[in-house]
Amino acid sequence: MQQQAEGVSSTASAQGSVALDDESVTLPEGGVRLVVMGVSGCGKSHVGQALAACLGAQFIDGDDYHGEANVAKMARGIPLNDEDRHGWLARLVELIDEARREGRSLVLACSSLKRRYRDQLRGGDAALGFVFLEGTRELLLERLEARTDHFFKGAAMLDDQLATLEVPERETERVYTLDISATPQALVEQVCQQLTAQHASSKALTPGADSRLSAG
Ligand SMILES: Nc1ncnc2c1ncn2[C@@H]1O[C@H](COP(=O)(O)OP(=O)(O)O)[C@@H](O)[C@H]1O
Ligand SMILES: O=C(O)[C@H](O)[C@@H](O)[C@H](O)[C@H](O)COP(=O)(O)O
Repeated sequence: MQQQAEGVSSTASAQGSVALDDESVTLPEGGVRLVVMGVSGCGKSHVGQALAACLGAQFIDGDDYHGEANVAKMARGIPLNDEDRHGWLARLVELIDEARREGRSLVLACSSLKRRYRDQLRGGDAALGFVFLEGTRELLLERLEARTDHFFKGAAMLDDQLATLEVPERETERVYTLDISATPQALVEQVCQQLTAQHASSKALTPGADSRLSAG
């Protein structure tokens, strides 16, 4: 199966093995479930889609599962609170759980700003991995301003998300931290290389095995 996404091309076989340039990515038998997380504008949708294509995984954009009230609130420039996010996250947990039970690989784009939100998502798969896209406020704002077709608006909302963000803990959370100044292709390649290395050493995304990946 030939796949092409957002400037990243890959070839996936029925076994879930994909060729990325010269290398191949082999996933564990039951697939992998990954959440691409971070504040608005960090590249969750763009990088997440490309990563899913590379892995031969399903891609879900968490934004598509907000109820009308949440979307309307954000469009008015009002940040969501814990209560607003709870029902939304509960629906995403169901989708993760479904993929885990069916042994499907899944890449989910979801801000996952607080530790408690990530813990809630792990209810769908205890082995859930996180790809944290980290960048400066300046670069985030630049990318948000260039994006016109989206309900999320304004520097104030970005600042609220930056203030809300609880950076994932290297010691206790399965997290890859990536610098968003790299190209989407480089970011996807870094995750694929790490997955392959982890799989090869049979330690797939174990807690405390965080890899801080350089922006290549
Ligand atoms: N690594 C990157 N390099 C350059 N542009 C990027 C990168 N990641 C995302 N973008 C662009 O930045 C904007 C925000 O990305 P998006 O995926 O919508 O972020 P999010 O889903 O986290 O809000 C989009 O226009 C996207 O094409
Ligand atoms: O938790 C939240 O407050 C929202 O879900 C938020 O995280 C998300 O960022 C918006 O839905 C905007 O969408 P983008 O993050 O895709 O810009």
